[in-house]
Amino acid sequence: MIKVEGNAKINLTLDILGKRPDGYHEVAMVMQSIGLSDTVEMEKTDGPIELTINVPWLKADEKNLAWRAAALIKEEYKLAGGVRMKLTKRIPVAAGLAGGSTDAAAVLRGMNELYALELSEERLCELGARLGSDIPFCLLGGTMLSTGRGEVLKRLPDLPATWVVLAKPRISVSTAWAYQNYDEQGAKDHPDNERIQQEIARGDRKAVAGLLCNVLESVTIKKYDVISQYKQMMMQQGAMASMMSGSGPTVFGLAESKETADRIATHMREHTDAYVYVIRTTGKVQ
Ligand SMILES: C[C@](O)(CO)[C@H](O)COP(=O)(O)OP(=O)(O)OC[C@H]1O[C@@H](n2ccc(N)nc2=O)[C@H](O)[C@@H]1O
Ligand SMILES: Nc1ncnc2c1ncn2[C@@H]1O[C@H](COP(=O)(O)OP(=O)(O)OP(=O)(O)O)[C@@H](O)[C@H]1O
Repeated sequence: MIKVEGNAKINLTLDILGKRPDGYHEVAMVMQSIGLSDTVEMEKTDGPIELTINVPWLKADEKNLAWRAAALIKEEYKLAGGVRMKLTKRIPVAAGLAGGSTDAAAVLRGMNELYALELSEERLCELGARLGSDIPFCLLGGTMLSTGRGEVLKRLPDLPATWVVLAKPRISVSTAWAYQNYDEQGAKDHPDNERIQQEIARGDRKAVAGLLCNVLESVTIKKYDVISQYKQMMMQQGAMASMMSGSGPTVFGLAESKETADRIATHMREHTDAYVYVIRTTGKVQ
């Protein structure tokens, strides 16, 4: 039996550059791994793929990304055997934190190890990209510039470990819905991805915080004003910056110290019904 962990992500920036012939959007975004993880326990079997999840309402069937990742490897490498997987989810679902992608990435790594396939990171990323745009990033982790439909990655220096408060409102947002609505609405502000890369290279957290920008934020806020309320609350409690991650609805705040992060979290727990987490940014997958 092996145990594989996968970290969630936040977007420090998210820009949309245009629509692609395949219907996806051309993006340019700075992605950051965070220390909030799901765990998959995996065991080789002679039988089919089996999956159990600690979240009863999340279907553990062939549509689940963990299952699909195992099935892809089984099919691609004509494996006779199967795998028994026990998925422990801590990353909230449909939250903008790449939860499903994290699980798929963990299972791809796990299958590679269990079946001694010796697949390179490039190959794993190529397989991962077939299942979802965020999966290659989840395989590699750290701080990266992500372009194409999200699968073209450039490694950036790891952001110095930074305290992050997450507040996930009790709503779910569909990624496809957010992208679709962006087409009608557009965005006033766009991130400066060149400058944020320079500040990341200098390791200047405060300057990085000043450059957070996500073009999907106004789209999701239009439907769910609670996101702008959470942002304001985090800023009032001393966050360096606060923004929505991915297509939302999770709002994160960057804090200069653990004390500030804890203060923001306590305030959010007392004044909202959000799920609140205090974690740190993490480096690349070892
Ligand atoms: C919002 C982000 O999480 C930001 O990191 C990602 O861009 C989304 O990544 P993901 O969840 O892995 O997305 P996928 O599973 O590949 O696509 C879900 C849906 O989002 C839309 N989509 C996604 C990525 C992209 N570059 N353009 C899109 O238009 C498409 O409608 C697609 O059907
Ligand atoms: N292992 C999984 N964990 C969570 N959701 C999954 C999983 N497999 C499939 N799904 C489906 O994917 C949908 C999106 O969930 P997920 O948690 O990946 O969203 P997300 O964090 O917003 O993703 P992203 O940030 O990549 O857009 C869910 O509604 C769920 O039905």
